[in-house]
Amino acid sequence: MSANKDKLYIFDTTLRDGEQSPGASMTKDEKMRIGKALERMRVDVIEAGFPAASPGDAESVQAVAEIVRDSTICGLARALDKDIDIAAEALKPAASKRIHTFIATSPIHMQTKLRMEPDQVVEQAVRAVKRARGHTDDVEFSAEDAGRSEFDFLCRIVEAAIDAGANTINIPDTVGYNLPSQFGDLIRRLRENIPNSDKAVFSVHCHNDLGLAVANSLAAVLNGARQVECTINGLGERAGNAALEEIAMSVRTRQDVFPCNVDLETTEIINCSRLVSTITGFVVQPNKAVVGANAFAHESGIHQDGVLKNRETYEIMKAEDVGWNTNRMVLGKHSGRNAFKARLKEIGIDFAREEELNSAFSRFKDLADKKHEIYDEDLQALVSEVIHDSVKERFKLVGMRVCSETGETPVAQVTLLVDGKEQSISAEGGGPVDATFKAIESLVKSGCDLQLYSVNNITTGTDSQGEVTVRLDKRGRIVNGQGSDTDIVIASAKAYLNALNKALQTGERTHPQAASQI
Ligand SMILES: CC(=O)SCCNC(=O)CCNC(=O)[C@H](O)C(C)(C)COP(=O)(O)OP(=O)(O)OC[C@H]1O[C@@H](n2cnc3c(N)ncnc32)[C@H](O)[C@@H]1OP(=O)(O)O
Ligand SMILES: CC(C)C(=O)C(=O)O
Ligand SMILES: [Mg+2]
Repeated sequence: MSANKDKLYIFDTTLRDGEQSPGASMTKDEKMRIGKALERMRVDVIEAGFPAASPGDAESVQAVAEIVRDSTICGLARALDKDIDIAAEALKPAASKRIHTFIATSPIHMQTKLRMEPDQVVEQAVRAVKRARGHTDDVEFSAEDAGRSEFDFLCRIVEAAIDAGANTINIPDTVGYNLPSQFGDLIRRLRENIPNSDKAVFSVHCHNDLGLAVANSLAAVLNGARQVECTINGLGERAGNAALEEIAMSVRTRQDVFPCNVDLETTEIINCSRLVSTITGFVVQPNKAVVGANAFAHESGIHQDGVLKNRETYEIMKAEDVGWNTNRMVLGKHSGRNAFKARLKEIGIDFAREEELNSAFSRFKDLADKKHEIYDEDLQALVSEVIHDSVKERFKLVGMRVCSETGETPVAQVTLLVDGKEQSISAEGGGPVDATFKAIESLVKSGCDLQLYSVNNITTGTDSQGEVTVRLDKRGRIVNGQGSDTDIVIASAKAYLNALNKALQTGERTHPQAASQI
């Protein structure tokens, strides 16, 4: 971090607020694994739980406090002596511990939830902070629902909490109600109006009910907040909290704007994200910033061409900086020739002749119309086809129609170009592939014996290509043919014809009867 920049403290609450997300509760072991991952990322503070919530939660906080040595471990507590004492007990093994106590300050929360007068709320906050200071020097006070609290009352309670010994003041937008300019202003005005504001670090804790958690947090940072409370993948109560990875990478990437920086090992972000997603079962959406599978993937030809020439044309961060192996060029129907050629080169395929590349590229586009993503294995199959095509093709598939119905004998109608002339025929068979081969054979009359037929999925998924291998024996001469297609019956026909084209190469003659028919 540059010497003239402030430090922005990262307070991760995945194990506490994140766990409050319905369906995301974690076992002690899981919390310990996430705690260690956060420590590896060098998160400043890990809020490990709410020890008074249950004996199990207290045990988890204690376990995390025992094994994490390099981050401060924090426990949440209501502004109640018993919650604070339970939190202090759970935090005992921590190398560095913080008690985080809170009470709501908005009119609606005070009147209808706490059923307390504002004076009583201030008194209870002060008592709680003092109680917490009896256990540790590191005390955080949160004014719950600060985003909907009256400004003057907020100033009053924060000033009192700082006087009582709180060294971090957290301003939560508990219900995600604020807008960025408004929330940034709130932080600036609090810091300007509270006489002892310089005695505490101002923190923010934003929820994502309107999708503004990160924007509000960053606006607060631009207005003097120096701690952000956030969670991995934005996990948290209702629509979640501000996503740690988005906060960290925004600040890192826009150092031209932020007067502070995070001190994180950002290359651990992906590991943490995957771990939290696996443990909670909350899948990360592919288009999620920073950690989504598509965050560093390019499919469209113009973007791929730009990135190949200069990565920064379409990337503002490096995939490697957040823990991806690399950025990703996805070959699909929007890809262009440059990306196609570059990928082939990477997998060791370099066409000597421009026509071969053109032929492979047009096959690639045809395939991409049928299949979402083209993998390296698809490219290999496609290239084999181009190479097979350089074998003189006497027999070429023009079209086919196969009818396969329960209780009926399958029928295949095949149209071939045989030595340049179009021929069609139908045949029945034991199955659609058998019917297809019989139809082809009754046109070509090769006299070959089918020795082997095998189908492989080139990639996974029901839209993946099937690659078929056919082995034919032409009077002792063995030839193999391959064909691939998203339709395995078509792939089978292609493979059979490819083998026939090899078996009946120049010098070879078709059966005299067949020749007369052709
Ligand atoms: C915005 C946030 O994320 S806040 C944190 C939310 N996290 C949790 O709630 C953790 C899980 N919670 C629990 O396990 C339980 O709610 C407990 C153990 C904390 C409390 O359980 P109970 O004692 O059964 O109380 P219950 O949950 O029904 O009601 C909460 C009580 O705490 C009071 N309370 C709420 N916040 C505070 C606070 N910050 N300080 C003091 N009292 C508070 C409420 O007014 C209510 O009091 P009442 O019983 O006199 O009406
Ligand atoms: C306990 C506080 C910090 C909280 O989670 C909130 O207000 O959202
Ligand atoms: Mg919260």
